[in-house]
Amino acid sequence: MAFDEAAIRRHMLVTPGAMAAADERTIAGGTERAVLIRRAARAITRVLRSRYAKQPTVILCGPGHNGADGISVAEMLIEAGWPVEVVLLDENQDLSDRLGVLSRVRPSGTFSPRAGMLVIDALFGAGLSRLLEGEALMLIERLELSQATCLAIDLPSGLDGQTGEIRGAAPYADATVTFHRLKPGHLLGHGPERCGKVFLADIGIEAEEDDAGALHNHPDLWRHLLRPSKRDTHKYEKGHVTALGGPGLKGGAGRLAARAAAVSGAGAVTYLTPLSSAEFAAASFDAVMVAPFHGPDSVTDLTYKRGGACVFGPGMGHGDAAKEALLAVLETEIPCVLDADALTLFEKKPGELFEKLHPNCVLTPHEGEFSRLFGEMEGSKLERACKAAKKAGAVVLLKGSTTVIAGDGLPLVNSNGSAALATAGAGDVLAGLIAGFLAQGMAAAEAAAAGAYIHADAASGQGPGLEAEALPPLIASVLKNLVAPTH
Ligand SMILES: NC(=O)C1=CN([C@@H]2O[C@H](COP(=O)(O)OP(=O)(O)OC[C@H]3O[C@@H](n4cnc5c(N)ncnc54)[C@H](OP(=O)(O)O)[C@@H]3O)[C@@H](O)[C@H]2O)[C@@H](O)CC1
Ligand SMILES: [K+]
Repeated sequence: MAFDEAAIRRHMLVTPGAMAAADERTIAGGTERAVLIRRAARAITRVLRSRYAKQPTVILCGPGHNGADGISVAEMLIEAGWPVEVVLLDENQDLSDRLGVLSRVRPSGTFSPRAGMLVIDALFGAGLSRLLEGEALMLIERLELSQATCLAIDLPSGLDGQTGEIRGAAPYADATVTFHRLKPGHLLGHGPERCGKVFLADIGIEAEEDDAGALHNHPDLWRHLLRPSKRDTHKYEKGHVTALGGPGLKGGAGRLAARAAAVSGAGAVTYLTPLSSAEFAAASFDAVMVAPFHGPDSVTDLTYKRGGACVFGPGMGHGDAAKEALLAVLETEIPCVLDADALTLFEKKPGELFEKLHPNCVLTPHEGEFSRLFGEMEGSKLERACKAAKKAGAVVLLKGSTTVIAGDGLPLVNSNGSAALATAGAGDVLAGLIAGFLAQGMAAAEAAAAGAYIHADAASGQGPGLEAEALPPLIASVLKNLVAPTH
């Protein structure tokens, strides 16, 4: 079982280069470019008129088709009686057949954005090819620093559509209207903070699977893998999770992971902990079973008997016994999640870990753990996660407000995270949840994708007071809705 094919087409992220190719393919297929530009302009105008009152509006138009969208929007707004002014980056642009727009052109030096003014940013979109400089930089810097309301066409100019990096400057748009599919840059790096609310418009571009540079993580992709079990199933048929916890005072993290595994839909969870902490652990769990950890055999005997999946790392500590147990379990190729201490254990000798990893492993580092394990890497978060997955031979889930999941197939970008998740223990819950999905038979990338989305969805709508302990019941109710028969 894998991601749903139809959902892949709907939720793919298309790089600017692939988008330009898709535009050309559509034009070669018989749709005139002018028609696409008019459809784009209509979509922008629709968003604009539903979102903003009639007000002084300046349209910044660049030399390419992004600028052509802007000019087309200017015509539509002028016809609707809006007080529109146009600033052209290429002042030699021929507007002799568009006299209405020509009469509104103002010199770029007069561009003085301020509160109460609407600015439509149509300087550059998919065709941004270098750092902004000169007049373009001057216009965008003025806009970036102003209180004007900005509506960006396709991308805020200066934001790299592939990486989400800023090439010189970029405005803080209130909203961005993009076409056909989101671009990675809307979700990565500075994208979320610069794009504002993103509207996606269908302008009649045909989707081809090869256009996908990545997937935007969404339940449509993996909801079918969460189907409830048959009625007469039993707990071990629903999957067993082995969670290795740490000694004494560090036990909380492992217990959070075990609890999350228990609400994932897995039938049973065993929490292994050194004998000295076992009684305390047993007193803090009801449904989760507790067993003593006394070295690699205590884990491998259990996984041999129960199968399922393991979660290593949260609160596990850096002891030799835990490390040996981890390496022994990796040998058996049972699906595993490695988080926290299970990653930092190998920061001095990552090769020792990479040698033992296999495609059923999910590594869940945050940025700090990532760079300690993989070293400093160049590139966007998406590119770095992909390189790391290749190096490790496993699925890498690189956490953050935007999370990236990379493995063998198309990488995924998860964008429903919120500040509420920046709290101690939230990562432990995620690791346990993913282990729970692995134990139920999901492949590593699918389990990581479902885990990242459901974990973030559980926290959405929660405020700064969210404690990680509160997440498991919230996860249970997200899951209940996702598997409800109405879907
Ligand atoms: N393709 C289509 O049919 C459709 C496209 N659509 C729309 O068009 C957009 C893509 O259009 P596009 O490919 O023309 O690219 P665009 O973003 O306008 O920029 C290219 C121009 O900018 C220039 N330039 C680049 N960087 C620069 C810099 N830093 N500083 C200064 N100049 C710079 C670059 O110059 P060059 O690199 O060639 O020297 C070139 O002149 C897309 O985002 C969507 O809005 C839709 O209407 C649907 C139909
Ligand atoms: K733009």
